[in-house]
Amino acid sequence: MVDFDLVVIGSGPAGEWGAVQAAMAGKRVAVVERESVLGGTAANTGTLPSKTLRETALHLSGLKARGLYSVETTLRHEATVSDFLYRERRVKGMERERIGHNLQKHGVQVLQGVGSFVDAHTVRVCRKGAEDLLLTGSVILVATGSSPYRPPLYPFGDIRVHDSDEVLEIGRLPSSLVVVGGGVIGCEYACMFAALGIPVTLVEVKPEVLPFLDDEISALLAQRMEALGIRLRFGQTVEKVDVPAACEVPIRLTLSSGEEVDTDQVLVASGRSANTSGLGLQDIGVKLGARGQVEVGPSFQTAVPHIYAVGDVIGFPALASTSMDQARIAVEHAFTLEGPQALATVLPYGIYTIPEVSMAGETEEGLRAKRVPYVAGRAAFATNPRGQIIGEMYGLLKLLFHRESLKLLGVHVIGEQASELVHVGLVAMLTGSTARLFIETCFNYPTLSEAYKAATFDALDHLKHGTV
Ligand SMILES: Cc1cc2nc3c(=O)[nH]c(=O)nc-3n(C[C@H](O)[C@H](O)[C@H](O)COP(=O)(O)OP(=O)(O)OC[C@H]3O[C@@H](n4cnc5c(N)ncnc54)[C@H](O)[C@@H]3O)c2cc1C
Ligand SMILES: NC(=O)c1ccc[n+]([C@@H]2O[C@H](COP(=O)([O-])OP(=O)(O)OC[C@H]3O[C@@H](n4cnc5c(N)ncnc54)[C@H](O)[C@@H]3O)[C@@H](O)[C@H]2O)c1
Repeated sequence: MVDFDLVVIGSGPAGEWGAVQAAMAGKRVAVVERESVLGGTAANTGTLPSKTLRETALHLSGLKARGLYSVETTLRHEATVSDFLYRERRVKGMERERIGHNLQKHGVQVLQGVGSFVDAHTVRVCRKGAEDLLLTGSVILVATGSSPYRPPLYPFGDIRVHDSDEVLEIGRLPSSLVVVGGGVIGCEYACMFAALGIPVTLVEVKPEVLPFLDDEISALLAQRMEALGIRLRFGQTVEKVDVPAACEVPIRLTLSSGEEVDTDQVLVASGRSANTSGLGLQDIGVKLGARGQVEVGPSFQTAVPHIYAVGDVIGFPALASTSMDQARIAVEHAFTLEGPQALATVLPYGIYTIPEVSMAGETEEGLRAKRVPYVAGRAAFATNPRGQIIGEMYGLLKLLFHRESLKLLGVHVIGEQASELVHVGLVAMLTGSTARLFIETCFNYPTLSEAYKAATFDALDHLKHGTV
């Protein structure tokens, strides 16, 4: 039996940040990780790999240069799987190393094995080829993340049928691809493969992509996805899947509309499930929700006060960014430290489709539903000098201000650097700033950030003319 102040189960962004935060406060900390590598979904199968593949796809396809220098606009060369995965493997490796160093530097003990609860203070670490270890913790942080949901309709054993983990192990690039699910994962991968020149069909049961976005931005994204060659099939599901034994014979999917789609490969991205099975949480009084996610209170405390849960295992918003912050807050609360005890009041979303999309704060639809008077201001990247230079012809920055106080209520960006640009607006919202901030700020020239000023003037113009 080994005693710790904090035992963390899981080494993804939530686990790493929780462990380091406690260690920095002088606590004795252990991290239990079932995989042979550190970093969870963010480092190994999700965030960083997919973002690296996006850059690779843009590079290999020459897409960024299209229309700029009247050069060849098709794929630079026939991309192979090893071209495609080369950089992804390197970035992944470097991130695992960074996490290992970070934990070591802070004196966190890392134990490889599957963690589960023996009782409310004891975690068993089941190790391959070694005896089980028992760890006790005054506080326990469950940061076990999530895994792709696998609908029973699909034969995942087949090498041509993937979930978002397996797609990173593809043996060859598909000659055509159907992506099932138009959530963030589905849209990001659909864009990546389409950028490589692969015919992609996206099947989504809802009538649009990413309904949490401002409607105008969601519609613009759908347009740009179609322009990339993606065939969008909204309001439909897959009803039948025929996977022939012979790899050269296409897979046939029958959609709810009756349409039959033949495809080389299929990527299923229709949601994720919390990694709670086998942890023994319910036996010690921790409550789980309908989809297996751990139920927590405002400081990420479960029904058992010294057990906290953070990150994907608690469900929405299930982002690497928010998972890290949740862990920080849980540790602050558990050890009554002096740092901030609540998440930021406005959280950003960065979606790495092609083009990139990002938002923070309210959407037009949200403001209308809440009957908040607002005025919108828009700046098209095509009219921004930096946008012209880099050939960004379709990007848009949209700002939503309160119509009376002119406080910034929402920022929406589609186009190059969207997930970076959003931070200007995010910080403005967190500091309660108004339109005045963007008028007074001197932005570098030429930059896309300057679009904040143009969008603000556009909003003021609408106010003057009584339009929205
Ligand atoms: C394709 C994809 C792209 C994404 N892109 C983004 C993005 O661009 N931006 C963003 O913010 N988020 C993104 N996400 C989401 C992000 O990856 C997750 O929100 C984040 O990884 C959650 O962190 P976590 O620490 O809660 O869980 P995870 O990263 O899943 O880590 C959990 C860890 O716990 C371990 N574990 C589980 N059970 C046990 C056990 N019993 N014992 C020991 N160890 C255990 C797992 O092996 C894993 O290492 C993406 C996700 C996917 C799938
Ligand atoms: N850039 C980012 O921040 C980023 C990137 C990727 C993933 N993530 C995180 O990963 C999580 C999971 O992503 P996801 O895309 O798998 O799940 P999701 O729940 O966001 O999206 C799944 C989509 O599949 C659709 N769907 C479900 N069943 C279907 C069916 N039978 N046929 C057709 N469509 C169907 C749903 O309507 C939904 O739009 C998200 O919560 C997200 O936060 C974040």
